[in-house]
Amino acid sequence: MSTWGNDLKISIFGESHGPGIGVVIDGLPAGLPIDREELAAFMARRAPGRDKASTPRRETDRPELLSGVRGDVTTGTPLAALIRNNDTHSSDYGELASAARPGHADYTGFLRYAGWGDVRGGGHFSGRLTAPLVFAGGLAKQLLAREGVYVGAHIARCAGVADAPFDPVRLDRETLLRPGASAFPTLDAAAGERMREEIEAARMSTDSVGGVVECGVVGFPAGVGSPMFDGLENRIASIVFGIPAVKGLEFGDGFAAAELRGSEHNDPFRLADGKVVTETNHAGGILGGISSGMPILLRAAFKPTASIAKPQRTVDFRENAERELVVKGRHDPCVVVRAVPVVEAAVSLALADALLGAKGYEGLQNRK
Ligand SMILES: Cc1cc2nc3c(=O)[nH]c(=O)nc-3n(C[C@H](O)[C@H](O)[C@H](O)COP(=O)(O)O)c2cc1C
Ligand SMILES: C=C(O[C@@H]1CC(C(=O)O)=C[C@@H](OP(=O)(O)O)[C@H]1O)C(=O)O
Repeated sequence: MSTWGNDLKISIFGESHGPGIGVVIDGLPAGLPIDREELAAFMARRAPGRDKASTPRRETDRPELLSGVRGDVTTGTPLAALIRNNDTHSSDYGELASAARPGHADYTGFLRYAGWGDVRGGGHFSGRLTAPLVFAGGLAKQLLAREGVYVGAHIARCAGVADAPFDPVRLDRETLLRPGASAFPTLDAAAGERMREEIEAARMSTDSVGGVVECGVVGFPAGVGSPMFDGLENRIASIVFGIPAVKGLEFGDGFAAAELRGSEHNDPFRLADGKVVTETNHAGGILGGISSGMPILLRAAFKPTASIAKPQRTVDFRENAERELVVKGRHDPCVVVRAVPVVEAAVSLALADALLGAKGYEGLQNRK
């Protein structure tokens, strides 16, 4: 389903080639000032058509706020935002009506919606639906910043090139937010340049590449979350896996933790100015589904873009016949560049949701 959240709920609607897409957000506190300029700048980081490493489809991605705000302040009642689609080339998808693009959701979407779905541009499965997600996440980001919580991300890996990682213990707000201020969000500009070259090489050979987005959070209070099925990891995972093309997610050391001994992986506790901290942060700031007060760190793996212009074998699922397919449309040779603010948005929503529902010691103390 396209509805998510406990204390902060979002419901995303629309199709990539329909009249518009949007989101209804319920549970925002009343009286939250909205910085529209900051929100527009955040949405521009994701918008298509701004860079050679992304799809040339050009959309303004300007949200029309239909409810839930008076001036620039939230009313606390449901906030609805509509983003119109302007630059659709639906003829690109004419012959795709029943020839499944390998790697995309055409075939499974056909089965799920009994052939009634709008397949143009991927319909409701399109990466375009991350525009309203980023709008909602931008509001969550502003809510978190008022509580001293900051969320930032960068491209950790792309096409075999690695960026410098976030420091899991000494991560500060400036380092966290720096990649987001550049058109190609890496910590190491030289690594970013090499990634760009690899993306361009893939594009020139009618192919695509994937990569990994690392996301960090500083200032999140200790003691927020729950055990078992409603932990911070669960909540973050449920929304991050809602981002199209995400195939993997790890927290802290993640899969690498499996190769370590307990003595290497445990994070020793100590006191710093009377506050409980850990010397290392292999846990990625979460223990038992509950925040430890250390930076929260996670990495999301994105697959290479499915829609490539090479001839591919497929099946026409209405005709039940094998055929060859050359995919048209204006596609991202690598979705990871535009997915960086999307991951920040998803994580911000998960943490705002958890903070609004916080019941525990520090979590409750920190609530205004
Ligand atoms: C920001 C963003 C942009 C995307 N752009 C494209 C694209 O141009 N072409 C494409 O085939 N897939 C693109 N995708 C991925 C598809 O939407 C996704 O692979 C598809 O819906 C199937 O879903 P799944 O990969 O999660 O199984 C994009 C994803 C994101 C997050
Ligand atoms: C429009 C956006 O991205 C689109 C995501 C997408 C897909 O299959 O996910 C396919 C492309 O759609 P089209 O073929 O209509 O150009 C991208 O342009 C956007 O992110 O705003």
